[in-house]
Amino acid sequence: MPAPTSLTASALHAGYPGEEVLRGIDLELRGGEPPLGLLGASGAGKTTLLATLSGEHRPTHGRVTWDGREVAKLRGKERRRFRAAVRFVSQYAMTIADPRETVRSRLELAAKEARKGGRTHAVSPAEMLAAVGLPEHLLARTMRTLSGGETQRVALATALATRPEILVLDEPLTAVDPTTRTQVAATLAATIERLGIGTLIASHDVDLLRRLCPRIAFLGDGRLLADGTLDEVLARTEHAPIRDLAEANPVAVQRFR
Ligand SMILES: Nc1ncnc2c1ncn2[C@@H]1O[C@H](COP(=O)(O)OP(=O)(O)OP(=O)(O)O)[C@@H](O)[C@H]1O
Repeated sequence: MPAPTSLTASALHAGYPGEEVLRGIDLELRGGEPPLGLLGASGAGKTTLLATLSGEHRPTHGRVTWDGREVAKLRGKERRRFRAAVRFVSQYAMTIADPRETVRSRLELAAKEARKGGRTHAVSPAEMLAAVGLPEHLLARTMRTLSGGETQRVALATALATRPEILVLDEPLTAVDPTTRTQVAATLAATIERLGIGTLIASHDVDLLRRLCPRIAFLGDGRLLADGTLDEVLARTEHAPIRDLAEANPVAVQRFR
């Protein structure tokens, strides 16, 4: 069996004109490993990091590599392979979906594109809906008829349908109510583990990250300030951004102590 794919950030800097957001990030995601959670205050740069890892935003210094190849330099067929293998589900993923399209055609199109990118083991649409806790009959519905939480879960199912090697999720279940979120987190975790997908999940939801991610990295001041279990990370109160988060979430933090 080939070694699991890795996606690596090395001394990564990225930002926007006049604003350096990431200032030296080292991180590795590998297929077959448990999901890594990413915590950080609003504006800390979580989305910027996820977009840069996924090749959607260019680093200013340092690099992102996919199995040793620099992502910013991938072209043509290699770039298509990368885009099929490393899937980014943004907070706004489905705002670009055609509202008249059915859920089935959305999932089938994703799987077809993935096959063009060399992913031959796409998963059936019904199976992927089940993985995000949605019933099969939703396949016949058009995107415009879905609730916010259903839309968000279809975005996740669309990424899973391509059976990626690496999944990069930005606030994946914010539009889903807390009870459903807990159930979906469990099925999602099982699917990610079964398919061996290396996953990075950025969220403000401490509870969700605790459920999904045995390891958490904390982004603050442009760097990864701490990494470990949730408890280990939240104990690093010498870092002001971690102290602020722990103080702002006393119930969530306490529940898991
Ligand atoms: N396209 C852009 N142009 C200029 N600045 C941007 C752009 N996108 C993000 N920023 C800025 O970069 C910083 C980091 O933003 P980012 O969205 O990565 O943070 P975040 O941790 O994901 O925040 P949140 O948790 O609120 O989603 C913020 O100060 C933001 O205003």
